[in-house]
Amino acid sequence: MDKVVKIGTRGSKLALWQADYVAELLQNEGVKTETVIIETKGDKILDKSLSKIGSKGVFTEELEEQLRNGGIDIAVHSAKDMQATLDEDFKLIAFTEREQVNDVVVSYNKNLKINTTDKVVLGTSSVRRVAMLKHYYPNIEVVDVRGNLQTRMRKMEEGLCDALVLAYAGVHRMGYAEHIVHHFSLDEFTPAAGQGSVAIEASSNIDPALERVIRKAVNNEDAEYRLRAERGFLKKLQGGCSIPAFALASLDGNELSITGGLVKLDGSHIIRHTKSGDKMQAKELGREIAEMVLNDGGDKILAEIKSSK
Ligand SMILES: NCc1[nH]cc(CCC(=O)O)c1CC(=O)O
Repeated sequence: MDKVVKIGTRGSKLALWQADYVAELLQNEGVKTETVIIETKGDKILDKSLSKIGSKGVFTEELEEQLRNGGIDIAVHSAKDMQATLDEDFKLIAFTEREQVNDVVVSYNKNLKINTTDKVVLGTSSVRRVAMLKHYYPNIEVVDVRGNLQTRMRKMEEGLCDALVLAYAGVHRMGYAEHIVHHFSLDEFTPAAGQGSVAIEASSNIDPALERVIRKAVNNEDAEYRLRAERGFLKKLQGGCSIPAFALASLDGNELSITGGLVKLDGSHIIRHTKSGDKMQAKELGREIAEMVLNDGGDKILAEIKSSK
């Protein structure tokens, strides 16, 4: 194919890593690429918490504008930053192979211990992580730390907190894995839907031949089934990264198992359900898990969050 595929990405180091990764996968299949860096609201507004800026499209709107007007052919995103419901003009056409999905604690203090007794100040800006910490580790104090990974590491170094809770994926990609002092277990700290995977967004009327080429080069089928399930869950909850929801699907042959839930902002209650079925029903399984969570008190948790904004 002679076409040069224009890849749109945010400008943070993690976003550029992801765009380079996708460019490499495409180049391995003989596709020429060009990277276009686009700044988003989420990158510009650093003094407000994400839940206050709004859940929809904080990191995606400007990229979609360029998809719409042809400035780029595809947009590369952290899958977990993608809102659950896309405008009908756009679709996700591929997901990369997934990195380890768990959350970790990173600190410059090698001796830092995460347990249910020691007083530690942890930095995060994720409502899911704050609520999870309150639930499982009431001894831990949480402070809000925003910004890209490099900024957060600097704030920690300046003493704002003892350690940070981050996705292993980003920590590993940015070369900070040596500072990991704790891995949260997936049974307790279920990650956010999509954590660890990179999603490719395109215009709904992308040339089908181009879509096939991109899928062949980039898409990981296992990741796709898992992500479809997790995003089905999130869509039913009508949530983005501003609600304390979590979901993780796994695959064993054709059997897909998904765990999803919600945790109350103050940590006082956590709802979690698991269901398995055929991977062809991924999205429906995600939706069913969401229904189970809503019926089990999740609806109240969400209503409470809405009324507190
Ligand atoms: N919301 C920010 C964000 N989006 C994706 C990642 C990490 C990489 C990933 O999970 O794919 C991070 C940082 C973090 O949560 O620690």
